[in-house]
Amino acid sequence: MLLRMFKAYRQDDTPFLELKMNTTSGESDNRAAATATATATAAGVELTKDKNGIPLLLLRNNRGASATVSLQGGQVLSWKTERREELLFISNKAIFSPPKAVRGGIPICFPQFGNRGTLEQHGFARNKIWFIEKDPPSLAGDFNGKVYIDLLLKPSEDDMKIWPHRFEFRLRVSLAADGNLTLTSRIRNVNGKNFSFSIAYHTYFSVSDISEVRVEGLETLDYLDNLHQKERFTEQGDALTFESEVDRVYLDSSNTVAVLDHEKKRTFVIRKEGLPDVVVWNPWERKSKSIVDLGDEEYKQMLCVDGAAVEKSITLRPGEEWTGRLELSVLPCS
Ligand SMILES: O=P(O)(O)OC[C@H]1O[C@@H](O)[C@H](O)[C@@H](O)[C@@H]1O
Repeated sequence: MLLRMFKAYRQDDTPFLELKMNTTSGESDNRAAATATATATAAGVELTKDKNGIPLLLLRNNRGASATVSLQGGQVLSWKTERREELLFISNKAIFSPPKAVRGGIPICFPQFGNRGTLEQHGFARNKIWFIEKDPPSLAGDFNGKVYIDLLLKPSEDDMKIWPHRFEFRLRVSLAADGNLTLTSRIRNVNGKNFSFSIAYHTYFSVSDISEVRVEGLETLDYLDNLHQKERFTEQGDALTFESEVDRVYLDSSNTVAVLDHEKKRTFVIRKEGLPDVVVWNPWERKSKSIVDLGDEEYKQMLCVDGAAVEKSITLRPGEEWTGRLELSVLPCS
């Protein structure tokens, strides 16, 4: 059994979180169940555990908005407004059993999206234990007044057997004073040779009723339709609405996309950088019935709209780093 120590720091460099982590089968096995105890916590970040003992980090701003991030998969599991309203969908049938990703929240698809490659569906990152990074390299951007946590994923020796590329994947999850949630990813090639990857923030938005929802910002774009052998089509001029299964990758979208929910009178605004594509997924009735960790009727309450880089994979030369950012906000609408 290994004992690992992690410390996280506030912006003024004072430590706020100290974590002792026992991994039951060693650092080389990212599938290890992990347990952690916080010896100190700071304003804004609390450490809890899920029922499998996996550490969960709770970010809370001073108005009471919050987000929960699991070290399992680096997955955001919850994002709540200051009125404690949950903005992300989590299935009532979600299975909290590592290494499987939880159905809902924001799983990260890396280094592969879907079945577009030889790896497991959506790549392995969402099935790994991530670590809190003690002292991450400085990150450009304004993090003043934001509560944030830095996670790190590196490949284990087992991962190297299926994807032989050494990388460092840094994820900063930050919650701003206005409640906006930002995920910033930095992926560095620490290999001796080039590698290429795809990535998607597989964001499950909680919606009132899928039939009442529309997506704006994808009009006239080309998309690859996963329901038609990834064939390329062109979206018509209208906002996207839903009346059957949708599984598409919209290409080269603008950096802002909106999900309007009339019944809930709210609009999600997705701002993205470094992520040219947008995946839109709703399994609808028939497919939902074949997904064990999704209720038969739950497709009505969810919509995945992902900032992604899928069609053109990203290639990094040795020593190079890529940065991608997704910022989510929610606005009232009439
Ligand atoms: O069940 P998973 O592996 O989480 O994938 C869910 C869906 O994710 C979507 O992004 C894919 O386009 C779908 O094809 C897939 O079914």
